[in-house]
Amino acid sequence: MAENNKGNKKKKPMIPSTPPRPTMQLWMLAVLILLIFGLTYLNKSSASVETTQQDFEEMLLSNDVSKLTIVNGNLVEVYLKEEALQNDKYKAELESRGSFTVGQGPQYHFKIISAESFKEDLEKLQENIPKDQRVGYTLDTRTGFADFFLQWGFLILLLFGFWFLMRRVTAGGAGGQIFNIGKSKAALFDAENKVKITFKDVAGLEEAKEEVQEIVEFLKNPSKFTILGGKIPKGALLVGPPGTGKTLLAKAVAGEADVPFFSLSGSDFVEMFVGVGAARVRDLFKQAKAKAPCIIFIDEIDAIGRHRSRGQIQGGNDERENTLNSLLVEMDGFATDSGVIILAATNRPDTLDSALLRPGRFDRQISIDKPDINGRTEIFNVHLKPLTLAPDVDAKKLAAQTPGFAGAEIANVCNEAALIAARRNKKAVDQQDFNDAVDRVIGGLEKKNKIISPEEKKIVAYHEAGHAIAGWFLEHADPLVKVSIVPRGVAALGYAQYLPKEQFLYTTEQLIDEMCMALGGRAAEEIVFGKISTGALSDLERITKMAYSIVTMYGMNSKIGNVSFYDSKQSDMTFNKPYSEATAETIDNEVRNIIEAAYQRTKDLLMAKRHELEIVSQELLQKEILFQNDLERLVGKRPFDTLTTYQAHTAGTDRSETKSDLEQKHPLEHGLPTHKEQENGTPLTEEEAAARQDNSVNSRTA
Ligand SMILES: Nc1ncnc2c1ncn2[C@@H]1O[C@H](COP(=O)(O)OP(=O)(O)OP(=O)(O)O)[C@@H](O)[C@H]1O
Ligand SMILES: [Zn+2]
Repeated sequence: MAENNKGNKKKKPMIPSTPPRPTMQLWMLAVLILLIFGLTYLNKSSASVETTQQDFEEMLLSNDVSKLTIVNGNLVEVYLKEEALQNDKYKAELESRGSFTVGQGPQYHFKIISAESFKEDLEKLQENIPKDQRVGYTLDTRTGFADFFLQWGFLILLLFGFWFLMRRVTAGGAGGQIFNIGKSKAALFDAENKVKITFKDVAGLEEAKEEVQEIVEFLKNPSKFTILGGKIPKGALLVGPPGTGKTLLAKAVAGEADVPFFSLSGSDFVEMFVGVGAARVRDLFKQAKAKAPCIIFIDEIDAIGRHRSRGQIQGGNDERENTLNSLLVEMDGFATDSGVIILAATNRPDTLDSALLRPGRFDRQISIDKPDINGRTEIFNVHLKPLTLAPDVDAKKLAAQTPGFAGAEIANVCNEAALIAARRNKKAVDQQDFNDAVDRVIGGLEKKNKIISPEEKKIVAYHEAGHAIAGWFLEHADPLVKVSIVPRGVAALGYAQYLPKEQFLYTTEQLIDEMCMALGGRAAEEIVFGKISTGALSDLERITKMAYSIVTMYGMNSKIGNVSFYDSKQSDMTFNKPYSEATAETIDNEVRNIIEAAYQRTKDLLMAKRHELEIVSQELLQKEILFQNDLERLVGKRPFDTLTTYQAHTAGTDRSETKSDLEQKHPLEHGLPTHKEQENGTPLTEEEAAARQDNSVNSRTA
């Protein structure tokens, strides 16, 4: 689906400054003109009639010749006197040959072997004529077409070769034009080609719509905002998995505000030639400023926005970095009141260079998630509208049939169903057509390993409910925000989101409670299904780190004592251990003991709350997302609740233990800014915090 989309996006109309590939015709024309010139030149030199040296001598002796030109030392051109031209002897011959009637040009020419010998002959012939009456000659060097070609042809061929090469290299681009290589490839929707999409066409995504509403207001009336000194963001980042409507929402903003919309993909900037990306960025902003107020939409900004390499030996991709730098410069360079708003989309915000996310650039992140069952119903309603439907088709039912589908996939289902119905010669699209369409789309997704089976969904539901219940009944665990089994991204099948307390010191009890909460998923799986799955990978990774920190960093273990092996100057503790083999063994044992004890405690708790676990899991299977108040309704108020307004963090279920999963963090982990650790009141730099987070118990994401 996402792929289909991209295909469509390429077909957008091009900006007028990049006309559709006239280069080929231009070159053909140039060659033709060259040929014509060459031929006329050839023609001109042979416009006179060829004669012999004997005939010439006769002409000379009859006193009919007025002057001579020796061309390139091998050809003599003969000019006759006016009165001689009236002579029938010449007139008839010249006219029959279609040569000049009278006048300027030479009438005859003949070849000679060398200019020197001809000059001698000429002198001899005119020996008896007085010097002032003799026929003179001028010397001339001329290039004929053949010479011309020999001299220049090679160069022309070379040019052609180069041109073809360039076409190859830039093929796939906007016709691969040499001259437009530095021009932006943005598709433009303006006056003649307006964006007609409005918020009506974007189903669900209410929060996101609310967030962009401000941008719409601003674009509609920029001065209203700037007069009051209000600060309008220059850019917003739309973050979410493919096909969830990021492009659609950006277009809707343009449609609502009725402003021009420049659309392009991050990869459009990148070309193998140095400086091209930067030139394209500048060109894009120049065009945008001319059309302000307007929106620039950059899809897949990660293509240019990845972290710049920091003094690495290889230096990374310089061209991409140049492009990114010029984007940063352009974004800094225009004032907020210039009326250009940049929206960008990505599904990997974690890979973006932090410079892009600084204030004054993409300082807003709008997260666009896969829809839950209600969202899917709304999206179905949008895409069912243009179809002729049989009465048995129901958007709600369809939404229930399509867990994990993004908007693009739903659009695809509706389209497929219509095609299937047409093939079956039906008057209306009915439920059976939709069933088959859903199967077909799932088939496509299954190939991409993107769809979960009902059994898996059940496991995920119990796993997440386990996290939720454990957290609910553990005193020191963070309060729950929501728990979801709507898959996010590639790796996470579900997640639970919590409000972490704003605190910098943790007691052992708190750490143990957090570990139990993280183990709630696996414990629930074991209790309910009698077996465990690989879905707890990131949970286990997290608690293992926590347990090691308890023992080796915070001196919280009685066997090891008040010792910390943590070295603030060394982020990787696995090498050069400052302890003996015996201590290493004790550490390993203690870590295992801590985890086992926590696991047993969690299992006991969930066993005691088996009924609550069941209710929450069932509700989760039906509704896919449950919020704090849903849990209150289902299992009663949380015994030790304190109201907190801190930022959320998450615990999730992993799909399986594949390599990519191991490498991939939980989606929310990069979606949300992470809680930073603070020591002695000195704030950590971003890098420090990131490095610390890996080893710290205070890591706030699960
Ligand atoms: N919320 C929605 N409401 C209605 N239609 C939607 C919604 N989300 C997606 N769609 C449908 O899916 C299509 C593709 O969505 P869009 O291109 O905006 O996704 P995207 O998030 O930009 O994906 P990508 O990351 O692949 O670019 C839309 O043209 C629309 O038909
Ligand atoms: Zn989990």
